[in-house]
Amino acid sequence: MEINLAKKAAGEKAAEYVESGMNIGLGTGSTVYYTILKLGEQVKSGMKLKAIATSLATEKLAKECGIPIVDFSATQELDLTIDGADEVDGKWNLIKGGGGALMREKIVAAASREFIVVVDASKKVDYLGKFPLPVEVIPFGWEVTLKHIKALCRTAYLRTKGAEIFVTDNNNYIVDMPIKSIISPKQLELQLREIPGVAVTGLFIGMASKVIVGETDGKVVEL
Ligand SMILES: O=C(CO)[C@H](O)[C@H](O)COP(=O)(O)O
Repeated sequence: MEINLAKKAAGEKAAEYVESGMNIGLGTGSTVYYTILKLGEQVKSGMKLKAIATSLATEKLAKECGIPIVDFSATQELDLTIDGADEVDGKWNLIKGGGGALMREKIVAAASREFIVVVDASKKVDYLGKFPLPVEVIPFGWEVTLKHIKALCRTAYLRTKGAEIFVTDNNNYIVDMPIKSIISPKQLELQLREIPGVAVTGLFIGMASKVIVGETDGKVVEL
């Protein structure tokens, strides 16, 4: 599929920024998947890396690729994190969490000196919000947390997987907010953070240091 060509182009380009000896963060999703495969090849060729994974799925994939996985007891500062996004606006603000890994993704990105975002061109938007904004909430009292979130977005809903509630790697739940157009991401972030029970939002504001966009013809544009 052409979209996979775009994801592969962006994901592999980002691997070029990784140097031997680095401590890196590895994101989650189908675009950074290609970064991880490429880094696996580089490790097999002798590159020395230590990586912190943003999800159990990424940890499994990285280990299969031979990339050494550590946790924050080994290092609290990362040289670089590479991760995907569900939307990127013109100021490089992001919506993340489509795959449900937003909490660990935010912790890892915030611990990194550089944060490279890899996306296909369909993720670029003028205003964030077409993609429903994921908000991780703790299970206790999720009904009342959802009620508070609905005051900001009446169509917000609890994420499910089949007939079950979707559970994150942190044993939390996710509320998705189909807002359509987020005029002030910062203000929304502050409003959501004030709600008891909200663990983290999928708004990543002012965190990206580079955005690599893959096109369906396999070319990349670096922003
Ligand atoms: O935030 C994420 C997971 O929580 C992903 O980075 C985001 O969903 C993008 O994924 P993909 O590269 O598969 O489109």
